[in-house]
Parts: sequence; structure tokens; C-alpha cells
Amino acid sequence: MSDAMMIEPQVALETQMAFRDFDFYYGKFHALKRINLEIYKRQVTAFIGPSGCGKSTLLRTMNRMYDLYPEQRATGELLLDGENVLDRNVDVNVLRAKVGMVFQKPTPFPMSIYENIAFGVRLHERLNKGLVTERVEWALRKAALWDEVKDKLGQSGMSLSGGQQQRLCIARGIAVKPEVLLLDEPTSALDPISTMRIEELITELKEEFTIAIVTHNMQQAARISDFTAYMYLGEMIEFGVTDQVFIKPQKKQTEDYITGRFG
Ligand SMILES: Nc1ncnc2c1ncn2[C@@H]1O[C@H](COP(=O)(O)OP(=O)(O)OP(=O)(O)O)[C@@H](O)[C@H]1O
Repeated sequence: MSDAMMIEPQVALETQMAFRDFDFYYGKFHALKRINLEIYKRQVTAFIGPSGCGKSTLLRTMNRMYDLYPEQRATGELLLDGENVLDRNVDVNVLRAKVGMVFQKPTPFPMSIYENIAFGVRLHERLNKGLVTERVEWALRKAALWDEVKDKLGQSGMSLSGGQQQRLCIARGIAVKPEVLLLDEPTSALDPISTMRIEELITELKEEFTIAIVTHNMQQAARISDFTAYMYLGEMIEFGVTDQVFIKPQKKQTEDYITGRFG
């Protein structure tokens, strides 16, 4: 395909995170191979590919979740605002405040709706009670949950519906004002209406945050992402503007996956 057919992004792009010759191992298993990739600021980047291709692994490296497991290791570089977050002297608690994560299954803490959010804020910042309360409201409004919970902030987070719980987890993630929000199949446990609300929310949140999302749902990737990365067996097969990847993929492998001829 000639360069003339490439679809260019419509906005000036700034790199927020970048993988440079990045490899990842579970013990001897080489799970991610020579990944080179840019994650652009205030854009949504979707990771797609068949089960087991390494999407979640890649996402989890972005805030060093693997640090908890001694047999897991990463090599190469992973830059956040130009700084290599793989460096030993990087404080992972600070990193995780900058790069927040929301998981597939809603995971509210067994505490009140208010405390679910206030807890992390107090952990990362010294704010007085009034400012913590302001932050709780700010996060709940951003996560489009405020109107539904404002009269019951003292109730358990577990008492909310699945979709509300996931928005609570997103509120918790953004309450510490991260730069990047990682979403690992955030709607796969939700009904279609809750899924739609989360998708709308993601589109609103990218005004302020950089978003990386793993999804099994290709229509979802096409609807909400600006960039799409197609992975297969630990390799980054194709990365580009979402319209490009879905309408005119550069690689036959991507085309086969997107059109359902594979997987
Ligand atoms: N803790 C682990 N220890 C060893 N191997 C692992 C571990 N977690 C994942 N893997 C392996 O790494 C590869 C990538 O897994 P990963 O979960 O990242 O894939 P995925 O693309 O997110 O899959 P899915 O879409 O099914 O969630 C798979 O071969 C998997 O078996």
C-alpha cells in the first residue's frame, strides 16, 4: 500500500508513554517480543488480538503490576513523559498514581462509596477533609455517577449495580488525577446499557486523561479508540490510526483478524 493511502490523525500528537525494544518474560516464557509503540497523550489506544496474544500483559507492564511477582521481568525501555519507568529507582507507588488501572471485574473496596474514593486520595495527597470531599465529588461527577449516588455516599460500594460499580472504580482511578488510565476489558462483565455508558464516559475522559484499553470487542475498539494495536503471539503486528487499522489494514494478518477470517 502506498503512503498516499495512509490515514493521518487529525490532531497534533504528543507522546505520553513509549515502548522501546521492550520484552517481557513470565519466567522462561517470552510473552512480549520487541514491542515498539507510542501511547499518545489524551488519545484512546485500544489493544486487540486473539486470546493469549499478550494484551493484558502489555497493559499490566504500564504501571509495573508485575513487580509483585519475582519471576516476571521486563527489558528494554518503557518511557512515561520521557522517563524510563523500568529503572530500579522509580517509586512504583508514584508510578501507579500517575498510571491508574481499572480491571475487567468491578472491584469496589468493601467500604462506603465515599471511602472507596477518599481512601486512595488520602494515600497519595495530604488534603484536609473539605478538599477530600471536594475531590470525591469531582471524581464521581467525572465518572458520570454523582447524580445516582450523591444521596447515599455512606452506603457500601458493593450495594451498587455492576455498571455503577465499574464507574465507581473509574472514579477511584481518576480521583488521584493520573496521567494515564489503563482499562482491562472494563465492560466485558456489563450489560449493553452499562457498556454504552462506560464507552461514552471513556470518550469524555480522554479530554483530560490518556487512555489505554484492552478489549475483546472489535466494534468497541472501532467506536471509541483513536489508535488501535493488533497483537498476535506476543508481537505487535500492526499499530495505527483506528480507521486505518479497521478500514485499510497494512498487514494481511490484521485484515484476516478484523474480517473474522482468523480467530
Ligand atoms: N502469570 C502468568 N504466568 C505465566 N504465563 C502467563 C501468565 N499470565 C499470562 N501468561 C501467558 O502470557 C500470554 C499472554 O497472556 P495475556 O493474558 O496477556 O493475553 P491476552 O491477550 O490478554 O488474553 P485474553 O484476551 O485471553 O485475556 C499467554 O500465553 C498466557 O498464557
